[in-house]
Amino acid sequence: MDINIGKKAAGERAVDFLQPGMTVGLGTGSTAYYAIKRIGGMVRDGLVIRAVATSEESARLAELEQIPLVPFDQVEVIDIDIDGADEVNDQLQLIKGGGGALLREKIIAASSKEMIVVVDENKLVKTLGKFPLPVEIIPFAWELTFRHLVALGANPVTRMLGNERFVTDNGNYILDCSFGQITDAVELNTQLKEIPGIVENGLFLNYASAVIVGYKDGTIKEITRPYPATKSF
Ligand SMILES: O=C(CO)[C@H](O)[C@H](O)COP(=O)(O)O
Repeated sequence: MDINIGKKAAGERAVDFLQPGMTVGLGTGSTAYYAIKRIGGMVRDGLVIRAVATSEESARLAELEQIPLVPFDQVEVIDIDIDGADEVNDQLQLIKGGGGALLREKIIAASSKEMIVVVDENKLVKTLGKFPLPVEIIPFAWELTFRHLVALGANPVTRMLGNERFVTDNGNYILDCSFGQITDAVELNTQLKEIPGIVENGLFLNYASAVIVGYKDGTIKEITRPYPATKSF
């Protein structure tokens, strides 16, 4: 893999927030990769943590790195979730799902006390929406769900992997949806939630506690949320 200095700087910095004994959410993608690699090194040097993974890919990497993965029935709360994003605006609203892991990522973020988002500078935007919004849909009657999204102005495109439809870790499909500039992400999220067949969408509106931005010269900037993310605990 080519080294992306900004992604590496951000991913590795997030790991400084870990404490012994924590349960850690391992994100998915090329920035979370650097966090997982560094956690692996620290675990092999004696750091005691346990982890949950947001994708099969990250679970495989964690196993290679000898990071202990814990079954979900043994998890009460996740202390810190470290994950990437495809877009971040100045309210710390995110688009995620470029890697197709948005459902598991959102489930884990929703049960984490802190979600630290790691990105390079290219992910910062004024308004969400340049990156097509990934929407995970169930295969049953997917054509009908597709039509609902067309009616919503989503211009959906079925994600492909070569000649095959991309299938998520959950056995679902992804539609990449171009709404243009998303000026009211809360309203869009509500509209998407009303369409049966959509399992989840890539808008993460009230999840990030902090965003660590890595720059190509290796420096970082940390942006913290001015008000706490709404969590049920
Ligand atoms: O949401 C994701 C996967 O579903 C990723 O976190 C997102 O696509 C960012 O990936 P990368 O760090 O490779 O740019």
